[in-house]
Amino acid sequence: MDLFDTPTVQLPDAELEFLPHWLDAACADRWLAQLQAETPWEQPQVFLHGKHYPVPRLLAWYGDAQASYRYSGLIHQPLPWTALLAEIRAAVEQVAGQRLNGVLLNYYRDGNDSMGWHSDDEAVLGRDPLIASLNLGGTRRFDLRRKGQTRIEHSLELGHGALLVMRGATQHYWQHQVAKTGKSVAPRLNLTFRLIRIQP
Ligand SMILES: O=C(O)CCC(=O)C(=O)O
Ligand SMILES: [Fe+2]
Repeated sequence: MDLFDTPTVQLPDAELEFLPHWLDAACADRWLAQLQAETPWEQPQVFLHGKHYPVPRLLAWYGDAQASYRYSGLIHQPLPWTALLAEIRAAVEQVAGQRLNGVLLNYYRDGNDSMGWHSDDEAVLGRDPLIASLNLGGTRRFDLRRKGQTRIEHSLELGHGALLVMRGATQHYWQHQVAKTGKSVAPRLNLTFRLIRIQP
C-alpha cells in the first residue's frame, strides 16, 4: 500500500477502508485480462412490475461448494474457485483479516451498465458482514447514502487496482450504488468477496 493513501473514509455508522492503489498496475492489468478471458458471464433476468428485464451488467458467482447465493431473485450455485480467483481471495483475506468463501463478479461493459441502490444485508451474510470489493478496469463512481434517505452523502472513485472494504454496521445503515454514466468509460470488473454463513 502507498503510505500516502488515506486508508479510511470517515462516515458515521460505517466502517470503510479504501485502498485506491492496493494493486500495482501490472498486476491489475494481468488479473483483468485473465478474468475477462476466462469468466463464463451470465446476464440473468429480473422480474419487476410483471415484466422480465436483463440485469444491467454481467455476473458470475464463485465460491466454496455449499456457498450458494441469491441475487436477482434466483439462487445461484457457485462455480468452483479458479487458480487465479483462489490467489486473489487469499490476498484479499489478508486485508480483511477473516475468511471469505464466495465472490460475486460484476462486469460493467460500458457506462450504461450499473447497479442500483442496495445494502449487502442478506441473512446468509450474518450480522455486520464484511464485503471486500476489488476493482479492475475503468473507473466508476461508487455512491453511498443513508438507508431511508435519497441524498448521496459520499462518493468514491473506484479505479484500476483499488480495494474497498466495508465492515461493521455499514450495511445496516448505508446503501450503495454504481450509477449509469454518460461519460465514456472503459469496461470495469468488480469483485465483491463475501462470507456466506452455511447452515449446518
Ligand atoms: O460494482 C461495485 O462497485 C458494487 C458492487 C456491489 O455493490 C455488489 O456486488 O454488491
Ligand atoms: Fe453491494
